[in-house]
Amino acid sequence: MALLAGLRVPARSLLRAGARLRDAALGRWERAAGGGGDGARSFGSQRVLVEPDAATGVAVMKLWNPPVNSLSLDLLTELVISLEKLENEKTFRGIILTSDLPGIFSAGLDLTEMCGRNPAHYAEYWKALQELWLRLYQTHLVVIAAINGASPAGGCLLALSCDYRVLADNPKFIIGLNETLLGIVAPFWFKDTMINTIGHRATERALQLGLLFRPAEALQVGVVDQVVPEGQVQGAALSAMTQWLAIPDHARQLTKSMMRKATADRLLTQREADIQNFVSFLSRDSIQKALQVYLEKLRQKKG
Ligand SMILES: CC/C=C\CCC/C=C/C(=O)SCCNC(=O)CCNC(=O)[C@H](O)C(C)(C)COP(=O)(O)OP(=O)(O)OC[C@H]1O[C@@H](n2cnc3c(N)ncnc32)[C@H](O)[C@@H]1OP(=O)(O)O
Repeated sequence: MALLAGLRVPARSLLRAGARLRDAALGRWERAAGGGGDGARSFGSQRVLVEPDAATGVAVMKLWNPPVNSLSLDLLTELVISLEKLENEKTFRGIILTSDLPGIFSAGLDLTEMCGRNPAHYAEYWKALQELWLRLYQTHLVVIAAINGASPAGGCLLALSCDYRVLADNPKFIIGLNETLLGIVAPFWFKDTMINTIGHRATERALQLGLLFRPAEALQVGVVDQVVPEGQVQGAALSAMTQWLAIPDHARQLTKSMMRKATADRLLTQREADIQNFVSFLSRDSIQKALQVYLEKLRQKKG
């Protein structure tokens, strides 16, 4: 089983992880004290900070689930709630989805939710992931991913579910559906989301090999739409948003629905079977063992 070791920065240490947490916590505190946007109040939950700008109708949604923004059950739930809240506000037409953690967009599904738990927990977790994807993929709002860090597996799915992707140019910021590297299989709706973005052949290659693309490759294959220098990601995402918001809402929204409905319906019509499939897959001893080994390797690489 391969680990992502070849793509990592050398000599990462506990100190760096500590610094990341401290900086992230400090930044969060400062924003909470200062408010956001053009005077509109920031809102959010413990793991999702939303900075709405009523003047532009755009809200910046920031993930904050240290250490790596893994998609825990709590984060999934809070994301759905924040998204729903913005959808219900007539003022808002667009969201910039980004991370509040330096160097990480999202590490994907939370492996601790998938290891050593009971079947009822796996079912609840998978349902929450389905819920987030169905909402994000079909939202009438324009969603632009400002990808400011590594984005493997479920992190890549999150980005692929947006309307447009801007990635910061840093070789450590890998993106892709790497499930096969963990000995697991990307579900059909992950695969469909990628096919809809980069086409069948490129997806087949990416999925079978568990490819994690660096920025230039990600741009070339079409996993992202734009690569910009680090520090310019949010600005570039906002510029792109201007173009998307220049289109009349009804025409753009109906077009989005026309393009995405069949893919979403495919999951909707077999949601329960998809949950059962996930639960029985995860309940296999061999899969549990593979995930445990992978998690252990992740934990040990610091030593
Ligand atoms: C029928 C269908 C069946 C199944 C379908 C399932 C589909 C699955 C989709 C997924 O998303 S699975 C998750 C895949 N994710 C990964 O492979 C990413 C793993 N993580 C990394 O590669 C790196 O952590 C990183 C994101 C590149 C960040 O590297 P960095 O060096 O900055 O951090 P570090 O590796 O030291 O990790 C810090 C800390 O976080 C823990 N960690 C990392 N990723 C996860 C995760 N996905 N879930 C839970 N925990 C994670 C890691 O173990 C460290 O923990 P520690 O501090 O306790 O040691």
